Amino acid sequence: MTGPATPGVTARVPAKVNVQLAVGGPRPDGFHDLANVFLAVGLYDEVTATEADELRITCSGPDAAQVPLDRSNLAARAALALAERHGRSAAVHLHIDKDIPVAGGMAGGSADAAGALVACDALWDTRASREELLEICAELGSDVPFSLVGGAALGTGRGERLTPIEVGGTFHWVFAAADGGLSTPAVYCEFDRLCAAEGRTVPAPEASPALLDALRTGDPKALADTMSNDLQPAALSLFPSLADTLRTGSAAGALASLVSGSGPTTAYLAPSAAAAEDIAQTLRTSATCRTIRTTTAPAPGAQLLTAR
Ligand SMILES: C[C@](O)(CO)[C@H](O)COP(=O)(O)OP(=O)(O)OC[C@H]1O[C@@H](n2ccc(N)nc2=O)[C@H](O)[C@@H]1O
Ligand SMILES: Nc1ncnc2c1ncn2[C@@H]1O[C@H](COP(=O)(O)OP(=O)(O)OP(=O)(O)O)[C@@H](O)[C@H]1O
Repeated sequence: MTGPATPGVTARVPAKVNVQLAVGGPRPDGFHDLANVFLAVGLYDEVTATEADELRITCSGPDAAQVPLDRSNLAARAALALAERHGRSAAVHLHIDKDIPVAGGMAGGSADAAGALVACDALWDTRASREELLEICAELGSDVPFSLVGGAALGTGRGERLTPIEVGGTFHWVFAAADGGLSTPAVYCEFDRLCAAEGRTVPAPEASPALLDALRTGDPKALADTMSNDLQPAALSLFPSLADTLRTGSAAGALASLVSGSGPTTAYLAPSAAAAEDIAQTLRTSATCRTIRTTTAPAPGAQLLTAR
């Protein structure tokens, strides 16, 4: 006889934009040291964990066809890592309701990993400490710890060592998902190639004090004046049409336009919610983008929507 179906547990996790991404030279382990100023934005994936006979992943949403449903999925890897540490089976059905563009430089896979951890921890009652969850996150990927904590934070090391940053206001953003994706390692490789080709010595990455001040005071103009992304030239070199999209957003009133992380999503900081809608409308009619979204930041990190 089977008992009543156990209700699932859902976690909601935000996307991110990097308002500063300062990249150092390549490390012996293949990563790059960063001064990575993360800002969580209000586009979310939801991960629902339900008891099952075996580990199973399903996905819905506009980009679902591009998401792997095997054990390479970051959400599956997160569930396996938590189960292994607690000596239990990872038999769980994880459903990902995906709103964050796939391979867009907005940490969508990382969000799903953080969401799966929080949801499985609640479903299995493993009661992992925050420190343990952060440790598993860092093992899964450089962006995953930030997906767990959200808000704003400076990531050092390969981006996994986080210091929270205070944010003194709400920022209005437009995001344009490009038609296609970029591989994160390929963009870092192109960064190295461009630095070598230009004979540039890459300085140790450092967070900009003026940018941190702009976040603290919540001043969009000051943030626009100080934002930077060292991966942008590499992303533009691999995806040249992004330059036109960036120009269109700037001409439509964005205070600043930049590639989000490793791209190819582009991000536009707007002076107000109304200006964000205007920029979005212009991008919709004049640029070749897959989808255009407006939202605000900062957003909270991984959160349970349904308690058991
Ligand atoms: C571009 C960013 O999204 C900015 O936040 C991140 O740096 C990328 O973070 P992520 O997607 O979580 O990346 P990981 O899964 O940790 O690493 C994927 C690959 O990206 C490159 N990588 C990543 C992070 C880093 N600090 N240096 C790197 O060179 C490496 O080739 C690595 O093998
Ligand atoms: N849960 C997942 N969601 C999306 N992609 C996943 C997931 N798990 C694994 N992947 C794989 O990871 C690749 C990168 O996807 P993702 O959406 O995380 O990129 P991204 O947002 O550019 O990452 P980041 O900004 O952290 O560098 C995809 O092409 C896909 O093959």
